[in-house]
Amino acid sequence: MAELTGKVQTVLGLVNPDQLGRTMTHEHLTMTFECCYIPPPPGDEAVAENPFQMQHMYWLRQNPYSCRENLLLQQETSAVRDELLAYKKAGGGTIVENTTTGISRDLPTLKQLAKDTEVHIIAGAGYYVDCTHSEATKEMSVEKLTDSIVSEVLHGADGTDIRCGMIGEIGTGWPITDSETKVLKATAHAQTQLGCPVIIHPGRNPAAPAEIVRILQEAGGDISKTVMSHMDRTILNETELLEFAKLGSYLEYDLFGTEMLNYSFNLDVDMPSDCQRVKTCVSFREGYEDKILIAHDIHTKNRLTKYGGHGYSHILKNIVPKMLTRGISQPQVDKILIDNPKRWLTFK
Ligand SMILES: CC(=O)NCCS(=O)(=O)O
Repeated sequence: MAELTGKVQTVLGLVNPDQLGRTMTHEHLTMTFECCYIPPPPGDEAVAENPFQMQHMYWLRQNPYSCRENLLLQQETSAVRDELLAYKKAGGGTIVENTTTGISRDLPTLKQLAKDTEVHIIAGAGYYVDCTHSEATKEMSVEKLTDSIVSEVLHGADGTDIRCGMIGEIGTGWPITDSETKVLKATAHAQTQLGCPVIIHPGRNPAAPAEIVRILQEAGGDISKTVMSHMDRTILNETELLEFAKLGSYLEYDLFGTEMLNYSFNLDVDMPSDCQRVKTCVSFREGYEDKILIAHDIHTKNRLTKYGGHGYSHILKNIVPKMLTRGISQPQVDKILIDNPKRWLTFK
C-alpha cells in the first residue's frame, strides 16, 4: 500500500519510524481477560474473594487469573494514563497495544491516551484465541476474515475511523483449532496485501510456534515481519529454542516483571525470573540480536504500580541497567528497544 510504505501507523495517524523511540512491543492498556479465568487452587476459594486492595496483592501475584476483578484492566484507564506519563518520563516513546477482537479492544480510549500522554500507541487488528471467537467469526471464510483484517488497517476498526498499525496479537491455543487456523491464514493473506507487521500469541506448548510459522508460511506470510510472542513460557529448552530461532521470526520475551512459582495455564512450565530472561537475551546477543524484542505484556490489574506492581516502566528503569551489567552493550540495548521494533513496525 503506497500510502503506508515506509511509515508506522499509530492510533493518531501515520508517523515516520524515526519518531518511535524506545518501544514496548507487547502491552495492553485497556482490555478484559475473563476468557482466561482459572478457579483458585483448592482451599483458596475464600481468599480469592478478598477485597481488591493492597493486602490481597501478595496472593494475586501468584494467582493473577483466579480473581475476576483482576482481569478487568479496562477499569483502570486513569491509572494507565499516569503510568504512560511516567513511561514517557523514563524515556519511553511508543507502546504497541496488542488487544484484538475478543478481549475488548477499545480504540477511542487508546486514541485519548495517545493524545493525553504523547506516547505513540499502535493498535492491533484481528482476533484473539478460539474461545473468544463469536459464532459469526467462526462461520467466516478465510477471504471474509482477510477483508475484515485489511479493513481494520486501512479504514478503522470497531465502527470507528481509528486504524490499526499491525495485525495481532493473533490468538492461538494448543492444539490450534480450525477457527484459529482460518484466522492465521487470513493474517498471512492480509499481510501479503498490506506489507504490515504481524504478532502472534502461540499456544502453551513448545511445538506451537513452529506449527504457526508453518501455517503462515504456507499461506504466503512474511515470517521476517512476524513476532512470536511469549517465548518466556513457550520454548524453555535451549536446543529447541535455537531450532525455532532459525525459522526467522522475531523472538519476543514479553513477560518481564512476571515472577511466579506456578504458571497456572501450564503447571509443567517453570516461569523464568527476570534474571533468567536477561540471561536468555545475553545468549542471543550474537547471531539473533536483530530478532529480539521485549515487553511486559501487562494484562491484569495487579501489575500496575497503583497496586504495587512493576508497571510499564520496569524494563526501562530496572531491566536495562541489569542488562548493561551482564554484558549487553548500550548499542545492543538500543537495537532491542529501538531498532528492532522500528524495523518490524514499518510497513513494506
Ligand atoms: C493477554 C495475553 O494473551 N497474555 C498472555 C498471557 S500468557 O500467560 O503468556 O499466555
